[in-house]
Amino acid sequence: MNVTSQIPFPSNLITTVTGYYSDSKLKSEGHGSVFTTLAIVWFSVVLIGSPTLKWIQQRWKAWGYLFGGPAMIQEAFAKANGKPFEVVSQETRHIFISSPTEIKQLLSSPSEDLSFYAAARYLAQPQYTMHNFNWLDHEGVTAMGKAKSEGGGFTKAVRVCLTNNLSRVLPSLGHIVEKEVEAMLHEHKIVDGVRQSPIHEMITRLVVLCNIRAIFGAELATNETFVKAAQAYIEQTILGSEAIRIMPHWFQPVIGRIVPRWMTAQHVVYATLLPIVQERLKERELPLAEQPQHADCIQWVIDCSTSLVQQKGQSSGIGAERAVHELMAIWFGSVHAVAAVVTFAIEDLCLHQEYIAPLRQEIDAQFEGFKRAGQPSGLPLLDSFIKESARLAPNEALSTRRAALKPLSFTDSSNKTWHLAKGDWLCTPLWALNMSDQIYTNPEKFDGFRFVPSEVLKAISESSPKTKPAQSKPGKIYDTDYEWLMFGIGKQACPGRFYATATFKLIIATIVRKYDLRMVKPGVKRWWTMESALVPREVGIVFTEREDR
Ligand code: HEM
Repeated sequence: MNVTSQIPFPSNLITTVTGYYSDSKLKSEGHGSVFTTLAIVWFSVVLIGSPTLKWIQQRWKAWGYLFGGPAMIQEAFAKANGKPFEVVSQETRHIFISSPTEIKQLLSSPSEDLSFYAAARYLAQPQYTMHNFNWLDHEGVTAMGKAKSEGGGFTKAVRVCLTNNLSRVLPSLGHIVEKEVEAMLHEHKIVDGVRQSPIHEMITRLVVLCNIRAIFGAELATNETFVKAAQAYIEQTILGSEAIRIMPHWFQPVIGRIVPRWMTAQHVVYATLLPIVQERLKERELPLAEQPQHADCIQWVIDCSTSLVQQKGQSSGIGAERAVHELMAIWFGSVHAVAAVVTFAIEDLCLHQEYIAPLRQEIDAQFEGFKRAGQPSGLPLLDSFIKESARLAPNEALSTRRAALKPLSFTDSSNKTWHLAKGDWLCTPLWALNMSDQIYTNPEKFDGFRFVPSEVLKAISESSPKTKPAQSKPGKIYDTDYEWLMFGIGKQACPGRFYATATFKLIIATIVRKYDLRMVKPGVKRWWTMESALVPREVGIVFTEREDR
């Protein structure tokens, strides 16, 4: 990593030298330095030959990943013809696999070999950004190699408890969205006589409020100081971890101590959650009948971790600090991907207005029932529309990141052996697979009802822009299989996918039911890329209350 920082050095030097000195003598000295620099570069190229040039090219490409990662992955996927392929970022070597044979090998590798948590830890830098959370590289073992008895119940808290609570919480989330959209629309600026709403900012605020209500409970959802800090904590973590990671490895601990000084939101979130968790832990000492009931992740993280510890025959439950850290990690992963999916889907609704009528028909008939039942599988037309939007514009170009904790060997589908070095990352090329003509008919075309079961499509044939689904196999947005990797696959697949799906639908249906939507500039670019992520650009949308309601 330290060598990459040398790449811009000669050109920086040239700029500094020629730009700084003004009198002719010094200028000629300046030129002397330029010539010396060029001579050194030339000499090293001649002396060491093409390996140096190749190395410079490779490092240049690696830095290109920072703003062009998705395009590099697409290009390499197209050349690889289904075989494993490599894309090097400024930080690590990614090996991409896409065939079921290879993905099965990833799924069957123990976490001591291929670690989801080590990759996630490197990405988020929680020791600096999440109030000194030093999480586990693989279940039961800390990064330092010490055995740990606490923690580990948070996936169950999200996958089982949060999902089971949907029927109770969705009606409240519906009220929050309705009220907040109305309030926000009044605040947005009027430009050329039209009120224009910054859609990503607006959706992010809605997702933050819904998620706080569902994850931390009703009280914190109305605590504006906490709401602001919770959102800022995610944004500061994303920027702070990026600022640390782009530094050379040896410099990361130094910058890791400096950058968090302005990341104050993590301390507000931690300090707010800690006394609540401590109180909940105290309540567990009361007789069962006297213990208050709470339906939020704060409680479920405590309950699920305690039952896990009891199953293992250990006496103590989760500590307050660890519980808060786990809640901060859940919270960190819960907002931005959801906001990106909803933002892109709303934009697609503006761009493909022919879907509005059938979607409204479904929403009018089924939305209230969907909220009461809390079934993420409900509203099948809307499900397909959102899935198609996320297929063409996923929030991430890759999925299933795993860091190799030691050198590993695998065999590809044609029985050839390939290797991972310690520190390499194994991933799947999510976006490239979404665009593959081996999987999708007309993959470039937006087809909002592509994934709808044919019987559902037949029933709405009068208002539908299509009567036959483009895919032979229908599918749900929260599916996990070898071709649809948005939420990962296997035992580490996203436990929040059922909650996330219900929230996408809740926000979009609430908006579409009440407002007509139009994009201010339909041709604008909708995202920029940062490493492997697609980050929504701010796009203006005009909301007009429906007259035909
Ligand atoms: C669009 C929304 C979302 C997307 C695309 C998404 C995607 C993912 C992916 C790809 C993984 C890793 C899977 C793997 O590597 O195999 C993951 C893990 C995870 N996600 Fe999500 N996620 C979303 C929303 C959420 C939400 C709303 C929550 C919480 C409420 C959540 C909580 C988690 C957690 C806790 C993990 C780690 C699982 C573990 O430790 O095994 N996610 N997610």
